[in-house]
Amino acid sequence: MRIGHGYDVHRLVEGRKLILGGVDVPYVKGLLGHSDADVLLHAISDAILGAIGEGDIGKHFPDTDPAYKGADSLKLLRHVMDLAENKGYRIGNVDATVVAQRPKLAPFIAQMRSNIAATLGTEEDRVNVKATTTEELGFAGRGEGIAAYSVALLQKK
Ligand SMILES: Nc1ccn([C@@H]2O[C@H](COP(=O)(O)O)[C@@H](O)[C@H]2O)c(=O)n1
Ligand SMILES: C[C@@]1(CO)OP(=O)(O)OP(=O)(O)OC[C@H]1O
Repeated sequence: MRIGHGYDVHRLVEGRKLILGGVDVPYVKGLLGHSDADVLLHAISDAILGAIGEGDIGKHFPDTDPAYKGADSLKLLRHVMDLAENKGYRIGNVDATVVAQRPKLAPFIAQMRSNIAATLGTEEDRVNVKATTTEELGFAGRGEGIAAYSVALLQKK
C-alpha cells in the first residue's frame, strides 16, 4: 500500500468558470489557471502522484506547455491514474476537502464524487469529497481563492 497527499490553491476572478470536481458550479467568479483550474482535481492528482513517487502535476503537465491551456482536469486525472495503473496500483480510497467560503458546494458534491470515481475507475464509496469554509478567515475566507487538500491510498492490484 502507498499513501500520498495533495494540496492546491487557485485565485478566484471574474470572467472564468468555476469548475470543481469536473462540475461547472454556477458562481459570479471562477478559478484562474493555465488549465480549467479545477483545484479539487489537481489536489487529488498530486495525492496519487505522491503515492506512486511521481512528483507533481507541474512536472507532468507544465503550465508553460500550450497543450494544457484550458485543459480538462478530468483528462489530466485520468492520465495520472494511467501512470498509477501501469505501476500496478488501484485506488484504495481517496478523500478530499475543498476550502471555499462561497459558493455553497453541498448540492454539487455527489456529482463531483461520481465524476472522480468514474475517472479513477473505482467505486463511488472509495471516493469522498468534503467542503468547508474558513469562517471568513484568510484568503479563502475573504473569497480571494479556493484551496483543496487530498489524500490517496493506493493498493497493489
Ligand atoms: N463552500 C462550502 C463550505 C461548506 N459547505 C458545507 O457547510 C458545512 C459547514 O461548513 P463549515 O465551514 O461551517 O464547517 C460543511 O460541512 C459543508 O457541508 C458547503 O456546502 N460549501
Ligand atoms: C494544471 C496545470 C496544467 O498546465 O496548470 P494550472 O491550471 O495553472 O494548475 P496548477 O495547479 O498551477 O498546476 C500546474 C499545471 O500542471
